[in-house]
Amino acid sequence: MTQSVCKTPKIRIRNLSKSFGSNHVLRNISMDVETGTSFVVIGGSGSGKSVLLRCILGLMTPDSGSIEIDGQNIFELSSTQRTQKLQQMGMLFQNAALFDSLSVWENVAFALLYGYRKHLPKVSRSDARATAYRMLELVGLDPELVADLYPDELSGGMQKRVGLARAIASKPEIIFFDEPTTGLDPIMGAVIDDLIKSCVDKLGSTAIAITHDMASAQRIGDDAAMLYQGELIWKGKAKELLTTDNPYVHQFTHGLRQGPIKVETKVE
Ligand SMILES: Nc1ncnc2c1ncn2[C@@H]1O[C@H](COP(=O)(O)OP(=O)(O)OP(=O)(O)O)[C@@H](O)[C@H]1O
Repeated sequence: MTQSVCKTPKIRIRNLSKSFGSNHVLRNISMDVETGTSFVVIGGSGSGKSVLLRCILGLMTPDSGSIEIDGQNIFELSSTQRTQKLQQMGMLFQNAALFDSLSVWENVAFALLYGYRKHLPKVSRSDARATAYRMLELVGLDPELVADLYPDELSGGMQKRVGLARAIASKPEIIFFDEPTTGLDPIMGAVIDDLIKSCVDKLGSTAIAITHDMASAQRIGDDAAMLYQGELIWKGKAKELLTTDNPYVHQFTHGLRQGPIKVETKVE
């Protein structure tokens, strides 16, 4: 007898909706992110990408629908279980979001030093520093040169690398990237994308990235989706982003003014 094997996706989202008053930001979103893959969400400003990310992170409660991680609906977990799930996640923010008053190595080891780790063994400062050094090497920085510097002594590209080192320091099962290449020149953007890809592959993590940068989306992503006015209007392979004949994706990825996406162009 042939038995079909149904693999549980790492993240399964079903019929997710979220409104703020009459602003229907997410409308009936359903998507799966398979374990060990990278999923890129694209979409214009205000299309709901950050709200979607916040819902998956459990930082915002949707009005309806479900989000399962490893088959468990995160909104049915106790607060302790939800905290444990959050500890399996890493995040690289748009502006790297480093703590100015902490040194580079303390930023990288932040979760180990200061995170909520009630059920995990305590990590000594020397072990945390050793972990931070390993992570800095992974993102191509020389720990001997940068570990004791402060964020404002680093270039934007170096800050992104430190942010990435922090995101992967606790070996997260899921990593979120919010506009990872914003503010970088195209070459440094490509370097950071390649680093993201290799770190995610090395850890075997599952990744979700939101971005406006099509080159970045194609370098980081296996799968992709486009949000438009709160609806997931296209899903496919990231490498198809520039070639699909979906009129919304085509207009967006080619930066065209003409097409189904209506753009406010009024100049005061
Ligand atoms: N806490 C909130 N309260 C009320 N409205 C909100 C809140 N958070 C987001 N919104 C609204 O939800 C909509 C989508 O916002 P969101 O930040 O998800 O867009 P985005 O796609 O990430 O945009 P961008 O690419 O510009 O960052 C916007 O209209 C925004 O004003």
